[in-house]
Amino acid sequence: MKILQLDKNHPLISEQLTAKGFVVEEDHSSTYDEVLEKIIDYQGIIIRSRIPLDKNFLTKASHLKFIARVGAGMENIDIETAEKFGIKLINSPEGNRDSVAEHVVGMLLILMNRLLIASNEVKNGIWKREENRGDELLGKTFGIIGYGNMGKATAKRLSGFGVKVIFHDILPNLSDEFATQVSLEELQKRADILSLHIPLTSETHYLIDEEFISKMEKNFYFVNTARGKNLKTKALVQAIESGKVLGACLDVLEYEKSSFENLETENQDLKYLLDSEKAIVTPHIGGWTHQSKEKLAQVIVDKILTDFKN
Ligand SMILES: O=C(O)[C@H](O)COP(=O)(O)O
Repeated sequence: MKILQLDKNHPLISEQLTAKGFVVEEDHSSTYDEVLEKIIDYQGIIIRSRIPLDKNFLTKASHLKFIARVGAGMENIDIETAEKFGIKLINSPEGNRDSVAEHVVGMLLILMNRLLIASNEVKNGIWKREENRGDELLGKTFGIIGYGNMGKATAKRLSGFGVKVIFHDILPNLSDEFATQVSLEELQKRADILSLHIPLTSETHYLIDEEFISKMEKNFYFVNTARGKNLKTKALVQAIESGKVLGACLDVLEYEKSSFENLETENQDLKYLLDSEKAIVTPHIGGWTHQSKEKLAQVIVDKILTDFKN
């Protein structure tokens, strides 16, 4: 079986698959059209998110046996069309869930204890203590939306902080020793911290908007390590300005791929967040540790080998 790998991943993918008799070819630079021209030669694709596998692409690649997404998010794949053609879809959230969970805890501790601000002040010769009093996680209610791999890994880490973890998920009966499942209304009533762990779909696009935020009963901290478009950025900016959102930890942005040039004139909301002391922003590195690179690769190889023999 010939497999085309479209993004650079850990070398163990091609090493292990080659050892099992697969032919793995690397192509990390061809454009969408160039890949389409040669896709007929391959039976499988391994991808991160460089090229969108949309309806047009999949219609011309309907012979594929599988698409393996090294990572969690599948919004770059037209799932309905792939399923219609019987193309097996594989992803690997088990590989970067630990990294995402640690990122959530890390960002929250930094934000709530003003660690970055205080550190930068000290480095600039400023010694302020009263202004840099922190806010403890202990005793807070942490509300998760989406209790899959990332949500669960985050709940597990937080249970050691004396935090009450509740979550909402569209699937029923998911409560475990780390967290209790509640309705969305109850989560909006009780949460001191809101963290997103959902995929980006037409249902979750702009899930967090003005209306959602208005239903949150308490002032709250907001964490997004899911997808930028799960949040309407303008609504977050308004909520930070009004004091409803106490602070935001953002590893993903609605405008991620857009240029940071002309920020002043073209993207006031993003500029506001980048300038605000109440927002911590990282460049989509939640699932991006040295360890997760290897784990993502191993998970994907194991899943491919479970379903496909050469
Ligand atoms: O979905 C994921 O696993 C992460 O968000 C990483 O996505 P990326 O492969 O597009 O960097």
